[in-house]
Amino acid sequence: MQPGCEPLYSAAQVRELDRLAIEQRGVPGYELMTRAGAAAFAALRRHWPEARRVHVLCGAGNNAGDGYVLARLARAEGWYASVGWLADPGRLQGAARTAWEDAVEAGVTVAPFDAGRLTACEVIVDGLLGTGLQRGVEGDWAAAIAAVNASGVPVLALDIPSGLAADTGRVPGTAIRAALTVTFIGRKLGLYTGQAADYVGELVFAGLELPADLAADMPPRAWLAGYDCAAARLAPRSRTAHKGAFGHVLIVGGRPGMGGAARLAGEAAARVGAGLVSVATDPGHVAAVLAARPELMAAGVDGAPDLEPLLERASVIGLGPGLGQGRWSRALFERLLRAEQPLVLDADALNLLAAAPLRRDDWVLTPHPGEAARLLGTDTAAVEADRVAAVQQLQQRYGGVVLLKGAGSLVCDGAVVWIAAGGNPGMASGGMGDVLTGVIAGLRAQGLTPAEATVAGAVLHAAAADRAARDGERGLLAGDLLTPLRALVNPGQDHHAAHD
Ligand SMILES: NC(=O)C1=CN([C@@H]2O[C@H](COP(=O)(O)OP(=O)(O)OC[C@H]3O[C@@H](n4cnc5c(N)ncnc54)[C@H](O)[C@@H]3O)[C@@H](O)[C@H]2O)[C@@H](O)CC1
Ligand SMILES: [K+]
Repeated sequence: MQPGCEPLYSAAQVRELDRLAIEQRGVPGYELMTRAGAAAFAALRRHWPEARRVHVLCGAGNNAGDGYVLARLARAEGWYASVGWLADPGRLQGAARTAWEDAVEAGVTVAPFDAGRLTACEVIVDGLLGTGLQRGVEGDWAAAIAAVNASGVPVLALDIPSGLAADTGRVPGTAIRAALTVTFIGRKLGLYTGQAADYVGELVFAGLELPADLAADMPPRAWLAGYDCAAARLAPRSRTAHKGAFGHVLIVGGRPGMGGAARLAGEAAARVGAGLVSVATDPGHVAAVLAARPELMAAGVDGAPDLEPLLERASVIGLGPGLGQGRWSRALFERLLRAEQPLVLDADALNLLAAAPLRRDDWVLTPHPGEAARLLGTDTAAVEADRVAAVQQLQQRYGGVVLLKGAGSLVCDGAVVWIAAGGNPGMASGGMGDVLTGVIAGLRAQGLTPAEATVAGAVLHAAAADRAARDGERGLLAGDLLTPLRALVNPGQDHHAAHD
């Protein structure tokens, strides 16, 4: 178990959990489906307390079964409940067939899909496709989904928005854009990464009262790391602590004109609690770095030999912010690859690494999808098509801990994959990666392992961005994260932190 983390499963694993519940624990399939429909209906009422008219779209599998149950329960409460189907319910089998028969008997109107009916209800329920998605949605189904998305009526998705791939978060064709998704039995990995954030809306998990040990022998595909997971690594400090106990981060980067990147990384390392922070950068930036942040030490370096005195004092190196790829950059990069200290590599350090691949076990690599593609010798689309596979391949090839950035940032240490919760599109702006490098290096300097520092760093970075975005996502600056970061790395002393 990973403290403070939630397990995430593949579609095949959740199918196996269904099977175990039915065959080993004796919960009949129709009972599970009834619990799923009931949990979704309860979530619907909480989310839309005024609603009394619901239209349920049903497909050909058990996801449709959940939909027929929900329609029946709504009808039993005196709601107007109708079903529009894309697959003839006469062909349904097993529990889903029973669910349809019971819905009809209860007085639910069941008819072929008609886009004209969509706007006659207050909430649309999506029971078209669940974990059984086999290919990109097209044809009549794609047209129906487009009509739903264009209707302006809010959608509750059963288990997963139809068309979203449960293992990757990819949308191979088209998909439902839900306001609320209620997912059953196990959290599907694809709800948290890839394109999921554009489709899932608010996410509610319904365990369907299955025993907690059902998944005991099933290692999850990944772990969702939230703020509690980071906070668990941030123990209160000893009252007698001194700055020597919290490490000395050396940030190396900032070719001419890019000094801000190195400064942001340095400042972030200091803000998360590193004892000392030095910045090695182009000599032209030293005065500006010192003037902006007098707590930082700054050294102008003309070449690799100038790094030697700095390396004698550093305990962790963050390499890459604003580094560039020219002669100066390459000389520093090549010297630091041989450094004894643990490394955090970002930006151009990763591009230089892609040109001359190498493995180290104690480093952290933090590529965005473009850098990841260069490191793997592929293209960005291939990385994004299966982000979990990509982060695992990167780790296998380069060693250490790899963080693949993007909505639903992924971390892999070779054994385990984590997804960092939180974050927002305001983070798509210059300097955000530099801050992340500094955060991870600052946490490493305080004794967190590479995996701990990277998972906690990604979570804290996203949480800080979410706080800063309360004033608006557009126009969010990387420097805006620094103040919230300080609050977030002091969990016991910041009573708001745990509730964000
Ligand atoms: N007893 C159980 O197994 C339970 C299952 N549950 C529900 O069952 C779902 C999984 O059910 P199924 O495995 O039947 O799968 P689905 O309900 O996702 O649908 C599978 C059907 O859709 C068709 N299909 C796949 N891709 C398509 C596409 N692109 N366009 C058109 N048709 C397509 C398949 O041929 C198949 O007929 C879960 O997501 C969940 O909602 C829940 O009711 C909980 C209990
Ligand atoms: K669905």
